[in-house]
Amino acid sequence: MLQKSHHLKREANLIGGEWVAAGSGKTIEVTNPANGEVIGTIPDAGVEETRRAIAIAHETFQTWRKTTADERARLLRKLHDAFMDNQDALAELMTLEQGKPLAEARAEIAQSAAQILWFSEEARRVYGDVIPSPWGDRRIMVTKEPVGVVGAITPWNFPSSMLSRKIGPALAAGCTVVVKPAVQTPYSALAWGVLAEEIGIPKGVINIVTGDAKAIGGELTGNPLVRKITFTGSTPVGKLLIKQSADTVKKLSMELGGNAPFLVFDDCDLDRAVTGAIAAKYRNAGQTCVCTNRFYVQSGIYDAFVEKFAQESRKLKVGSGFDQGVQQGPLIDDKALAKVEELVGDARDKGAKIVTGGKRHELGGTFYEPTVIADATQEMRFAKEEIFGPVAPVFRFDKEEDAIRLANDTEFGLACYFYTQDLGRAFRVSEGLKYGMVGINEGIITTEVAPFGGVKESGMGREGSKYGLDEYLDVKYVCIGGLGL
Ligand SMILES: NC(=O)c1ccc[n+]([C@@H]2O[C@H](COP(=O)([O-])OP(=O)(O)OC[C@H]3O[C@@H](n4cnc5c(N)ncnc54)[C@H](O)[C@@H]3O)[C@@H](O)[C@H]2O)c1
Ligand SMILES: O=C[C@H](O)CS(=O)(=O)O
Repeated sequence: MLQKSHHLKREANLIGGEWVAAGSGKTIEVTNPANGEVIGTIPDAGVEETRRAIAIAHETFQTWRKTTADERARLLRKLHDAFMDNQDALAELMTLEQGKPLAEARAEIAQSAAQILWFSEEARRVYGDVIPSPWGDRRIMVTKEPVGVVGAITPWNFPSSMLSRKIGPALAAGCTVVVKPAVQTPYSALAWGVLAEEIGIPKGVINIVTGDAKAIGGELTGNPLVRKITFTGSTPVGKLLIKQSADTVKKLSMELGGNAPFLVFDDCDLDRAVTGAIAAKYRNAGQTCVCTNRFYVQSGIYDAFVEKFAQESRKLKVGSGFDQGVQQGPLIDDKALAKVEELVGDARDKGAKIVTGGKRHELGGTFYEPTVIADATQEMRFAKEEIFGPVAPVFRFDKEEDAIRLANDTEFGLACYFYTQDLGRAFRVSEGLKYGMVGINEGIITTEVAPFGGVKESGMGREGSKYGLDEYLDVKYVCIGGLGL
């Protein structure tokens, strides 16, 4: 099964540089979503292992924080190189546990490496200030210092790149980390520990604990030695972690749920809009936080868009992520499949027209046909609920202001997209949309150089870019007197 990645696969937790089992000896099975086969086990760890990891991370922080920015930058650069040297092996491990096509897994490893490279550079640019003092006998300085031990909790849909946006800035800032990956996709995260060891990142800087999410999360959010929680996942869990972190007033970064609108105006380049729609809808089988959840198409181009979008959707090759040319893999599990079927059934019951797809794929398991649904209305559940699957509801609108109002009619505000060739409309609509990220005539906008994050109930803080590092730094004001000036 594993041709290239066996040396990267660890069925243990990494605590203080030691690969260990759960104290109870309990394990959790990990399965391949493409066929349900068990591909291995991981420790079913809990409070005790997490507490030990936090204590070691705190102890390690006392020395790691004193390394120079240059030393940390060089280690991150070596980690970047290790990721790229092992790109195929890491991608194989990811496709095995997550199901995405190998090409998408390779792209995710490249994006993970790009994040690490970015923060290897940002590490050396943590500038402070010297501020003109209002007192003649005193001087004023501002410095930035690492927050300390970071608790990082990540989702299954991008098991490596979501981690890179946390470990990259955390290590660049001089923090240490305790990671809890999703139990569905632990091996991509544990491979970080293997590579960190290989390139010489000191023991205790990166610690990885797998198992009981509530127990591990409860310790990470409740333990006063943890000074920051960075979470990527659903909004309900994010809200819970925010509440649990309140008692010890932790610094928080929350990358939460989305409900992305995709607006198509009459004046758009139709071919470009359909290409963008395919990319923004079906990546990772629609299981991304920035996937389009709602297509709003202006009346004048509605029929042409639906016809071409459905035609292109039918061409997508569905299958195992390891099969040559596959463009859409399985959904992560039966629960995800059931949710998609519920939302499609609800729409059908409320009068929607299934233009293509609308049912399980003939491959069986958790494979689902790429689906385009016309005549969607705001009364249908997927107008408000994150689909997280390869289903594209297409709503109709007439006026520009209606499109903006409908697009904003959600508690989420992560990513949005629209297609127009009118420059004035581009500015009016971009400024009218309440979202953290906007794609204009583009369906894929993620990059390490730009701030990734949302507003409203899609989260707080930003990852990547020059903004991402501040999330791991505390600002310190120093007033110096007694200088005899
Ligand atoms: N904003 C972003 O950048 C981004 C990126 C990827 C996914 N997401 C969102 O994540 C969701 C899908 O991912 P998911 O199903 O893994 O989300 P999830 O919230 O169920 O799980 C995310 C992580 O939280 C852990 N977790 C669950 N309950 C917990 C608890 N009580 N305490 C501590 N940890 C807990 C899980 O084990 C997992 O590691 C979607 O809503 C998607 O939009 C957002
Ligand atoms: O699922 C959310 C990811 O952040 C998607 S992306 O790869 O960053 O665009």
